[in-house]
Amino acid sequence: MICNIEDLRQRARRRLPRAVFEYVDGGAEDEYTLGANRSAFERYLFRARALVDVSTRDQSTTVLGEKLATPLILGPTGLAGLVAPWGEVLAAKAAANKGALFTLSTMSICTIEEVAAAAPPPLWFQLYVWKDRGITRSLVERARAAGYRALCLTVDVQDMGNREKDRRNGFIVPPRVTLSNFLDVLRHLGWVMRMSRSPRATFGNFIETGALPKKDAVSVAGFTNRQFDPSVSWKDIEWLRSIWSGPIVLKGISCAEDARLAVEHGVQALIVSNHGGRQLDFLPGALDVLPEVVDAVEGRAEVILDGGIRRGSDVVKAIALGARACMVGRPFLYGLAHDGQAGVELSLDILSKEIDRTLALLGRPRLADLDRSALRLDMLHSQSESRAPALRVLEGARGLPAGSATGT
Ligand SMILES: Cc1cc2nc3c(=O)[nH]c(=O)nc-3n(C[C@H](O)[C@H](O)[C@H](O)COP(=O)(O)O)c2cc1C
Ligand SMILES: CCCCC(=O)C(=O)O
Repeated sequence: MICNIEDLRQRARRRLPRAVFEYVDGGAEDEYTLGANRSAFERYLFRARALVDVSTRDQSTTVLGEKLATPLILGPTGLAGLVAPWGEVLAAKAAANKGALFTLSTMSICTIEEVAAAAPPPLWFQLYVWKDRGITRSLVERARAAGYRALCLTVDVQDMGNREKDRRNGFIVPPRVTLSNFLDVLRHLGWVMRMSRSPRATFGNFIETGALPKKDAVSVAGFTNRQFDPSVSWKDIEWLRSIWSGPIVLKGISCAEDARLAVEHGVQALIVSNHGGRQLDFLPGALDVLPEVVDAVEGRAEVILDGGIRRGSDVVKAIALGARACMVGRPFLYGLAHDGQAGVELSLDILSKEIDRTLALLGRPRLADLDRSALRLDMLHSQSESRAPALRVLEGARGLPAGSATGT
């Protein structure tokens, strides 16, 4: 039975070849930050009010003026089209059906145009700046022509994170059958059959540019480190402004100084994020950085929380701490692996139902009713005592180390 996002994760684990699952599920180095993204939510407890009329609940909101039925944004995820054929198109359609927002990664399998043709607006386009600024400019122009509403510049991939699982698995694009993954591929013939319906198994946006290697498969880190520009700095925001007239969103802010600089550079929204624990390990959990950023921004830009959302109550906590909405990555990819578009819709339904129930039980029927008084800030749990009892029991029963029940 699928009750929650962790159930979807277990389905994804079974359905995907090991290398694809670990690419999605894993993090950088010791995966401290991956775990901290989860444990940060366990540190915050609620402060509920009783006898409030909660018969009408409303979790709708706006993000950069776009009306959303639920405060959820599907984050940009490179290679989502390896999780299911046409993965990005399916996820974008699911988001539209559920009144959430979809962000297309520069590094997607489906192209900017394919996604825009299949899914109604609003869509955001996530940009990685390539050393070849001609390619970068053409991505931005294509996104504008296709009607994407905002440009989401990711600022935390100066060098690809050290994901040791990908290295051990020999994860390459396009994927290949080798001696070492042969048995695993055999066990996942369903995925192989499904992927035969995929339009391609490489980065769709670069087919015409000549940037993709002609014959060889590439490791994600090898390819991106050759192409992404590590010299990108604040002055490039001005350059982006000159080629993009819509809103600019910065993804990957993790301290007050950068939040202030972002506002000074006229950025309309910023995303507090550590890239889902896939980049710099030993950054704190995203939620733990949120109050500092919200306070620094002082309402001059919208703040979005990204990383570790696995429950609707997580979303409610982030909004109580000042986030406008939350971005999710792995939760919808697990759904995509489980059952394509229907699986993504299921992941969104699970989260929005949990948000709705949490709002009722908290005695705060609308998102606008949430503020820091919805949380027990006087009872912040320390990291060591933060494991929820149910998770400790689960781990104990399975003889697993602490953290494993949440994949941390
Ligand atoms: C498989 C995968 C691919 C990702 N690719 C990108 C990407 O291309 N661009 C980007 O800005 N972030 C990327 N991210 C990070 C997500 O946008 C998001 O920050 C992260 O998944 C949030 O954490 P969560 O998975 O716990 O929700 C990726 C994440 C995953 C899991
Ligand atoms: C596939 C290119 C890199 C995507 C990315 O940013 C990530 O895997 O986190």
